[in-house]
Amino acid sequence: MENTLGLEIIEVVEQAAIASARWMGKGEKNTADQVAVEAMRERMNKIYMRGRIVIGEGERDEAPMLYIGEEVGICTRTDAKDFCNPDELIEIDIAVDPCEGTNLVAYGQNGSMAVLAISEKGGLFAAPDFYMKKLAAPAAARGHVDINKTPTQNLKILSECLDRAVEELVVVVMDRPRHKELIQEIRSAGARVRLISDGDVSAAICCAFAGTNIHCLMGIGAAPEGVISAAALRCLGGHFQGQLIYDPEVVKTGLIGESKEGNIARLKEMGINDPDRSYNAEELASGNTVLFAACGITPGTLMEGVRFFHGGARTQSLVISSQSQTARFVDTIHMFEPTKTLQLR
Ligand SMILES: O=C(COP(=O)(O)O)[C@@H](O)[C@H](O)[C@H](O)[C@H](O)COP(=O)(O)O
Ligand SMILES: [Mn+2]
Ligand SMILES: [Mn+2]
Repeated sequence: MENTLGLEIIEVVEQAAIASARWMGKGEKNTADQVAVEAMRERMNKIYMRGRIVIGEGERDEAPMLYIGEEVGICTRTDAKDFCNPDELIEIDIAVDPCEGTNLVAYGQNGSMAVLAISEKGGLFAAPDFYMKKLAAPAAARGHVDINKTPTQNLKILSECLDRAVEELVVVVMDRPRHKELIQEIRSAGARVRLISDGDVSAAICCAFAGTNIHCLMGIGAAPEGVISAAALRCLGGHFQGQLIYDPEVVKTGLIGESKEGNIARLKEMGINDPDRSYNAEELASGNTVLFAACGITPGTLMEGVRFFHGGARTQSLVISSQSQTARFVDTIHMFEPTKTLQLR
């Protein structure tokens, strides 16, 4: 999968990031999102694959493009037999967030990216459009920290695993009213909190890399983003756990169905009978092969953002593979037209 799709998926996230970056700082989050979706879809449909979106821009009725269940790739076309032998290709499941951090792009803030994860059919948890309580931490803490323990307990475990004082730990938390007590507890335990307005996928992945000065992600964000984060953390050997949050009273912001009871019923219909179950990275991204790709839209801790120059642009992406056990940072110059100069850095 990596050999045939590795370079293709880099181009998919690069194209989405470039399209969205043109709307950076324009205050129009929907446009920044829409153009990323269109670019991602267009590039995906040039790949010789049989792809299916399992995490996308919502249900077909609400989202005209990259909706859950949408088939992508040349080999899903009705005339596919003219181009390839679809029977020879394995079916691929794809989780996408073409513009992760639409507000960040619209307001010219750091940390947005175009992102996707792929696996063979059934290899990614088809998370409902719910919220998710998340815990991400470095590989050294994998299986030691636990989402069912208190933040205080987890910080103590993390400090032992990383051989550093709790005071030397930095925990990323989304700046939301629902996290008031969580933030208080982390601070009381002695750790430091980095509040982010958006973009918890990037924060989760940062936990796996020493040098980011981010050691843990705690709190509630969106469930689809949780699966994408889990795919990356699984490939990196880091710790990730997620627990679906279905109670609007807990979430406090955002849309999450009408009622707790209604949401539990919806989960049952989807075959999720234990709504309180916590999932680890290997359960959320369970496929034999998992590939993850992200490209910075605005600058971030992991990647540079898109930089335009006369006739071109430069992008930085991160591709992570469970197959080759690699995390590749890919730096690309895109030449849209004959350029006067090519910028080395
Ligand atoms: O910040 C985020 C926004 O994602 P997007 O809509 O693709 O730009 C995500 O990283 C968060 O995980 C999540 O979507 C957010 O926590 C849910 O929104 P909110 O109700 O404001 O907390
Ligand atoms: Mn997102
Ligand atoms: Mn998005």
